[in-house]
Amino acid sequence: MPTSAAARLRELLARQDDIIVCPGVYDGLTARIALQQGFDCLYMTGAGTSLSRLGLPDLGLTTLPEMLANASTIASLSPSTPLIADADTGYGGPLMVARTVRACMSAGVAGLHLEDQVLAKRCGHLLNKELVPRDVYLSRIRAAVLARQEMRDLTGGVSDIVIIARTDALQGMGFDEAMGRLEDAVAVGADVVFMEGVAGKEMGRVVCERFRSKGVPVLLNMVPGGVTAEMTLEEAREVGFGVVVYPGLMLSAVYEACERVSGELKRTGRVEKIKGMGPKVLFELCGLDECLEFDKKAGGKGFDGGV
Ligand SMILES: C[C@](O)(C(=O)O)[C@H](CC(=O)O)C(=O)O
Repeated sequence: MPTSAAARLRELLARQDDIIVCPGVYDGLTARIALQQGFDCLYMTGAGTSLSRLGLPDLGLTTLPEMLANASTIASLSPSTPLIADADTGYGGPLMVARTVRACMSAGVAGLHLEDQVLAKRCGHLLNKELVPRDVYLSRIRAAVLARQEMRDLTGGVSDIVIIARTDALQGMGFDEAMGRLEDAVAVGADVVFMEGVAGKEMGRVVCERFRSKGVPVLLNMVPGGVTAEMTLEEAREVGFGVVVYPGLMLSAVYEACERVSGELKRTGRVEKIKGMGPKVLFELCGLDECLEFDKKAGGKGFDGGV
């Protein structure tokens, strides 16, 4: 039987000696660019979704329909490549979290993370985050686990998703509360833990040792310029992290490049050619040849003369 993306993600997570590297993507084009590079797994950033789809900051403004549309577009491009999606707070109470999980599973998302901020959340690297009580957080994780079980039962085990418990408690409540929340989340069925803003390698080591001994992989959120201590991939692997996501990777590159070329056009009235690129290069990156082949196979004649 072909492996689903979630099953593939579980396989990757089971490799104790390796780390899964996930570039943060936020739309079809950035996903295609990462896929072309041959990454094993992609990460859909919520901040990037908010910035690119809404043009607004990561302040709890994106809702399920927007996040889901983005995740399902990205997941559809390479169904065998796992996509981990940011699912923020799950967007409501237990019923809403369950709806989020079912929708992500149906869209082919391989893993998602749920956090313990209030619904009016903010990026984990901003100050003064407000958190829900631990029991409310656990009801979110429990709802996710129950919804997954329902979907597994309905599909004879075909449908699956990796549930990643994120806590933002470190910043305002301290390390022990953050650890307690993650331990409880695992006790109710979370598969992977994610402590936002790990302050350094030593802290990372304590988290990884505690969870890896229970067979639970730990995710590292690498946000240069944010509150997480910067670590190279080698260091993250050595500390014991099982997954590392780079949410801002494409965003910063795109911002830098777009600011440069638009500034150049505004100032000088012209733009140096970038890589001598015409539109066809981008269409090819995004499956032009496959589209033409498919159309022909189906009996279409529209592209017989070429494009
Ligand atoms: C991981 C994250 O939730 C995201 O939206 O990608 C953000 C990252 C960011 O804002 O760069 C977060 O850490 O809260």
